[in-house]
This record gives sequence, structure tokens and C-alpha cells, in this order.
Amino acid sequence: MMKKILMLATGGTIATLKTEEGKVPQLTSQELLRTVPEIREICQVETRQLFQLDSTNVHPEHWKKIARAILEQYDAYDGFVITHGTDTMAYTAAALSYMLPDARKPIVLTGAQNSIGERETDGRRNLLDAFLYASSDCAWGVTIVFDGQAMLGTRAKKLRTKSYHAFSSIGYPEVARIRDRKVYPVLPVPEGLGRPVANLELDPLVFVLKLIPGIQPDVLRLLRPAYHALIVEGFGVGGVPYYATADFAREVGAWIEAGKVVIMTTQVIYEGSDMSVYQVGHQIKQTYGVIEAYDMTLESVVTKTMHLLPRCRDLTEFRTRFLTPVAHDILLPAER
Ligand SMILES: NC(=O)C[C@H](N)C(=O)O
Repeated sequence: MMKKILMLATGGTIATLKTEEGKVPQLTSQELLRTVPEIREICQVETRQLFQLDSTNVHPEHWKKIARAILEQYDAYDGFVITHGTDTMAYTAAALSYMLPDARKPIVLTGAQNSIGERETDGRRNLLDAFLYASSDCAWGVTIVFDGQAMLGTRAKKLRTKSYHAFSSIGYPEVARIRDRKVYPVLPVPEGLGRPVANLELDPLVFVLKLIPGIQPDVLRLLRPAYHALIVEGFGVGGVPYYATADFAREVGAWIEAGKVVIMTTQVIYEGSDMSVYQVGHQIKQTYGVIEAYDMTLESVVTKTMHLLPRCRDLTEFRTRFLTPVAHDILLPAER
């Protein structure tokens, strides 16, 4: 029997038309679907237009809207395809992985680098692949399907601004490959999946600070009252600068003393942090108890933090839950 898939359209380049001010998403879910008639041969499709935005304008309230739409219709469909702009797709995918954990049914995000209406486009292939994957028995959980790969929502990252091979799975294998209209699973379906329990509350008061050589720590003092968590994107395997003129570590420590979450991650895309290697990382971790993000993507660090802040009573509970893997977002110590 044909699978029943719900398509949720949210905008993005895939749905754009050109205007004098640049591309604007305007094509509706039905119009997108009509450009790929083969999809009707694979599955039964119903569509909903959730919003119509360049993903630059998508924020946590939109993630909740998507999650709610899926939860409301979860029992009525076999899977979900979400069309979305590529620029913040990895954030939406990571957020949905925490908001709808352990979903057995596939929740597949896709989009394109060129509008589906253009002659030269990756849109039609990506949309077809998303439906092929969402209709296959080996599909599960939150993924991004792009350029022939299905990647975990907690591991996918946009690495190219223009070319079709825009996303890669960072630090973990892709879930499946899609080629010549066939789905080739790479990872097995995990045990223990089912109907996701709603986890929609998020705390967006999270700040990401990217270090540059010579950065002064004063900014941390100014930001502290306004945010509940600070994510420091450091250099290499991780650490903070100890300039003779400025004590960065003390300003970071003041956040923790104020009961706020501080997480150290790295600007380097591959292989993650290891703050035990250098004195600049070791000291701050030992002295102040900064939480380390290891091999997680920045998108997962940010959205997991937003997800955990309202759920944890104290920093100890936050640390434990942050370091507990969800949808393979972080490797266990023995696997690193
Ligand atoms: N390729 C794209 O979809 C980029 C677009 N600016 C968006 O994220 O909505």
C-alpha cells in the first residue's frame, strides 16, 4: 500500500520567484508539488503551507509551529516532508530532533540552492528524494535530505553557500543515500522509537560568542544580565585566551557563579573539542566547570541548550542532560 505523507511548506529558495529586490519565497506547497509529478507515483501526499519565509527569518516560534503541526497529524500520516530554506535548515532540523525525540516516523527537511521553477535547479531532485526517503521503510527520525544524502538532523550542517552539495553530516555517518530513485540505508533503524512526546518549550536567551585573536572580555560582562546561557566558539580543541591585560576566564567564571550555563565549543567544523589537551582549556574547565560540547555541531549545541534550559533545575542536571546523547548528537566518551 502507498504511504501517506504530509508535506509542510515553509518557504526558502526552493519556493522563490525573482523580484526587483531579489528572490522571495512565493510558490505554494501545491505549486512545488506540481513540478515533480513523479511524487504522486511514490506516495499519497497532502500539503499544508505553514508559512512562507526566507529561512533567515525563521526563529524558535516557527520551530514550534512545525513541531505542533507534526504532533497534531502524527497518527494520520506515515511521514512528513518539510520544505525549508537552506540557510537555517540545520538549526530547524536540530531543534526538531530535541522537540520531537525518538520519532519512528520520518520527519524530512529539504530545500534547494535554486528555485524549483528555474531550468537549472536542484529543487526537483531534492523534493523527489525527500519523498522517496520519507516513503521508505528504513526511514526514521529527523533528517535533512539534500543532494542524494539523508543526514541526521543533529549532524547536518550547511557547508556551501551556492553549490548543490550544500550539506554534510559532521562527525557521524549519513543515515541513507538516495540514488537513481532508490534508497540505500547506511544506519540501521534504532530500537525504542515510537510516537514522540511533545517537548516544545524553548528558552531562546542563548548567546554565541565567536572568539577572535585580541578579543576583550568586557563584552561578557555587558551580555551577562540579558542571557541565560553563553556558548563560546573557541579556537582549535578549545580554550580561552589569557592575555596579560585581560582575564577572559574570570569573566566566563562570573557567568557560572551567577548560575548561568557556559558551554565551550570550537570554530573548527570537524573532530570537536578536547579541553584537556592545552593549559588554556584545562584551567578554565577545572576552575569554573565550563561544559564542553565535544563533537556536537554548533546548531545542536544551540538548540539543545534552548531545549534543556527550561527543563533543568540546576547546572548539574543541565550538564548531565547536555552530555547525554540524543539522536546521535554527541559521541560517548569511549567513542571519541
Ligand atoms: N538556499 C536557500 O534556501 C537560501 C535562502 N536564503 C533561505 O534560507 O531561505
